Amino acid sequence: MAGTEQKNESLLFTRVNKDTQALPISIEDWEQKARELLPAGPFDYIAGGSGAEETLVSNRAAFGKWAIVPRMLRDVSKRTLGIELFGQQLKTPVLLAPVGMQAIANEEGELATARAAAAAGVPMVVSTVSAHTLEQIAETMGDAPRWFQLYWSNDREVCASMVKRAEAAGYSAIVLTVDTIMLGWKRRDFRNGYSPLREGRGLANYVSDPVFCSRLSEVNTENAVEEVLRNIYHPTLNWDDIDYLRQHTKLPILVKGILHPDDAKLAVERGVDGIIVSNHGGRQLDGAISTLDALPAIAEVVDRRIPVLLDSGVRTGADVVKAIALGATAVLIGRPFMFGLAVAGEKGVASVLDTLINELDVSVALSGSNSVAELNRSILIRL
Ligand SMILES: Cc1cc2nc3c(=O)[nH]c(=O)nc-3n(C[C@H](O)[C@H](O)[C@H](O)COP(=O)(O)O)c2cc1C
Ligand SMILES: O=C(O)C(=O)c1ccccc1
Repeated sequence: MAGTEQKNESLLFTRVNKDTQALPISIEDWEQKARELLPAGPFDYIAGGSGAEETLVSNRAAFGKWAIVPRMLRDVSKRTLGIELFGQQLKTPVLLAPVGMQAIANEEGELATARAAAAAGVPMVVSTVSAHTLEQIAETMGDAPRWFQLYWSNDREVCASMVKRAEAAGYSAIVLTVDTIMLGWKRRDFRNGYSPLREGRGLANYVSDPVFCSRLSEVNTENAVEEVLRNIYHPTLNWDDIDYLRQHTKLPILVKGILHPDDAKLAVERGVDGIIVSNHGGRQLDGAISTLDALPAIAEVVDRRIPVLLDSGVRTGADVVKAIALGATAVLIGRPFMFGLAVAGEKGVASVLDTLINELDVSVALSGSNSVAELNRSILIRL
């Protein structure tokens, strides 16, 4: 999309003629289709939030509290959606959020997602609790951009080992998720009696790790699950752990799960390279602020010293425009691509991405901009 004349898919109705015809168009449609196809356990695990799901709902509602006030007569014929992030040129400001245990949506899991991401040039953030190893996923992606998401562990040497493996496999950033020191309170999962982690769906990176395996008396699923559960529960996590991580990698480190501007300030002071404003898609602390509401104050204290990314509730091109206009460098999507994966595997993820990116292109143009870098507060009004 770099600075070239754009075709306009909505004008040409190319979409109607493509073989995507039978596929859903809106994320709501993808979700509905996924609900029809998946058993209740996996569907609710993916779609659900924690507690009374107030944060899940407010993530979406927050986008409705801002309106775009578009500019006209600006010649938007030569557009680019490209951005630069940690020295890498990206085609669009969209990434795939780390989502664990993707085999609960589709047997191919992360491998199907990885192929779609690589084909679209969209970076995939690979979860610690993947159903395939980070090396297998990397191999699937060739030279395409990928980051590794780390769940801190009670066992620091396991973390260091996984980070080293990620570096060796060509991952170009480490995302440390800091809002999951214990798992959120998920009523739907209690009702369904469903825990993919307990089913052993997220073990691949652990059972392939020499340090992790050295901690087990015998490497089998039961022992591994117990040890992972022991590892993931780590309420001691604190800022000194960031220093430890810094000593073990030269890659850019992002912290995912920041909502308070004071934490954003601390992150910058600690030498963190990027922040992801996230409430885990409303899956961790219910009652937490929506991410779009949290963004402006965080963008203000960070003051462009490091990139600020955002996830949780991004569904449309206009949502991306709003997040970027309020100070985000890029956004990540979680459930949308998981619904795509559940409904149509690699093709589904590809279609969700294609739709979002094309809709973003139209939204940027109709807002009166030639690039995402031009988007700013002057085109937004708080309702
Ligand atoms: C099924 C599922 C599994 C997830 N697993 C992880 C994970 O392993 N690591 C992580 O940092 N975040 C995880 N997340 C959170 C996402 O990275 C992201 O923050 C969230 O999905 C964004 O909100 P959205 O789904 O509204 O786009 C998961 C989310 C879902 C829906
Ligand atoms: O489901 C999640 O949101 C998630 O992040 C997670 C965390 C630990 C284990 C499995 C999934």
